[in-house]
Amino acid sequence: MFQVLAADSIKEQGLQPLLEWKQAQVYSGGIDSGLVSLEKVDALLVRSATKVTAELLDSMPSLKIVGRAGVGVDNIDITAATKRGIVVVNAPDGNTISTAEHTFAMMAALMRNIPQAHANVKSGQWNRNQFIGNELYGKMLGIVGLGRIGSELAKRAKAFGMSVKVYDPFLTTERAEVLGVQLSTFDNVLQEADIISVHTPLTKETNGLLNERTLSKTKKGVYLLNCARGGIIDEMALAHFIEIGHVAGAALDVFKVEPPGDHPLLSLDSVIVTPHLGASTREAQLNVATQVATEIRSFFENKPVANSINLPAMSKDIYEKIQPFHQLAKQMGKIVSECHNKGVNELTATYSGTAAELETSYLTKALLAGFFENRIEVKVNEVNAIHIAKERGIMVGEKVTGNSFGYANTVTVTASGDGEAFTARGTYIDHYGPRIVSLDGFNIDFHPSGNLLYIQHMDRPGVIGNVGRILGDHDVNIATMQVGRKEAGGEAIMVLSFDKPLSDEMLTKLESLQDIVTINTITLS
Ligand SMILES: NC(=O)C1=CN([C@@H]2O[C@H](COP(=O)(O)OP(=O)(O)OC[C@H]3O[C@@H](n4cnc5c(N)ncnc54)[C@H](O)[C@@H]3O)[C@@H](O)[C@H]2O)C=CC1
Ligand SMILES: O=C(O)C(=O)COP(=O)(O)O
Repeated sequence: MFQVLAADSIKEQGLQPLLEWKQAQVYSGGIDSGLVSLEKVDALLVRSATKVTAELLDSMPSLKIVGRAGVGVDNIDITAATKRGIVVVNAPDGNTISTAEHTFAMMAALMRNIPQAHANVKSGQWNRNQFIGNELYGKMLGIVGLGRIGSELAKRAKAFGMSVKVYDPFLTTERAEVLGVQLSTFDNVLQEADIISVHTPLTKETNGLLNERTLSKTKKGVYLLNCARGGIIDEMALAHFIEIGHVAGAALDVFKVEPPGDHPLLSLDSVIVTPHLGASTREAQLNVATQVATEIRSFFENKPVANSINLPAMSKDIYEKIQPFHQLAKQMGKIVSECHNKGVNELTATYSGTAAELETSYLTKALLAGFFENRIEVKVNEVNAIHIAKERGIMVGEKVTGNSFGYANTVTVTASGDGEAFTARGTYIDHYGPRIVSLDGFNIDFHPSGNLLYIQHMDRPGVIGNVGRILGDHDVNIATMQVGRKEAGGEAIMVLSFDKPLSDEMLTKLESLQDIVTINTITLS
């Protein structure tokens, strides 16, 4: 049973995909609620309030996935999650409309002094002359970051007769044309816009994007909006520019630290604020909760997740094509690790035929996960595989070849280190399944599953018989047996499979047989 902790008041109705699933136990409550031991939590759902730090992740050793019921993942330490092999998913479009509408409402309220006038009337006054506003019509809106929310805001602004200028270094001119906005430089937006609204994520580049220097380039009397993330507009610089009368006013839904406490911006009459309400509508909360709950269930059911931050996104179609190779690559990683039970500093995966047409980087990560499974304590998966390989000084290479060795596809893995190398090759045959077709240069053909024994021996009469006899004497049933050799009388290998693992005693007996060189056990699922 998977233990799911839904923190930050995530809308329960949206958690239906998990609540109705018999394999999940869902707890709705904060991290410190004590509803469930953090050590046991498999999936954590958060909004922006819970800070998913490296320390919190350390206290949750069973955690496999973090779901952000919203867009911004700046409250989650993605690097720390990735290192620990924890998948992070978000709900990128469930709150777009709500946030764009909120931004628009804030813009209209800012231009017409609605919050200030409201407070005035509620306090028993009627000062109509104090609240002369400005029309939106005919004004130029500068949008910084034209993603999902920025685009929806642009549409609404145009409907109100505003012109829109955009700065977004990642937006193509074609896309700007489709959206009917003018793509421009940052400086140009600063110089020409009457109102500037930021809609970027908070990153190294956007932190303090609007600061003393850049604000000084704006028009006198400009209005600023931040319904994205606190910090994109430097708060102290903004307060200063308002105090000197350069910036006419600002509407803020977000702050660098939330709640902001006793903040200088809060004492300024021309600053209107909301407590991070952009996504707080019934509709958005239902959307984002349903999206992440569905993703988490898919993840536990081994189905593709669509919106992972630290895994490649995959459609259902692609996932179905890649799945058999994913399993094969993982098994091959394990086989190579066990057969070549030595130090390795380079791993190369070579793909051919239909395997080469797939997202091979994903297969290589699966292969690494299999390779590391019995080598290190840390749980390795597709999320942290490359990181772990780097940390352990293993160079990972990936190649594609036109030579399929007569098969429709092949996955070849070579592990090398200390002057020695070991190569395994596998293939996936439609309607038949995975096969390992070569080990250490020996042609062989076996199905990679169950309890396997890899025996290197000399090709001498009686060796195979001796192995069979010892197993038979101990009532051990051999399920399958494959042999391979390069030349008569030289080195040879055997791969045997059993219904259950062999005891240590059995292995010692087999190892002591004449002409046996090495024996390795491999357990595959
Ligand atoms: N107030 C609230 O409740 C909410 C706030 N947000 C915030 O809004 C942000 C935007 O959300 P979406 O539009 O859904 O994201 P998005 O990813 O669709 O759009 C972000 C845009 O910013 C652009 N961008 C990135 N770096 C930039 C830079 N240095 N300069 C200019 N543009 C840059 C990107 O190219 C992209 O087009 C989120 O990251 C989140 O922090 C999102 C939802 C609710
Ligand atoms: O989705 C986002 O990025 C948001 O900022 C919404 O935050 P919230 O889920 O309302 O705490």
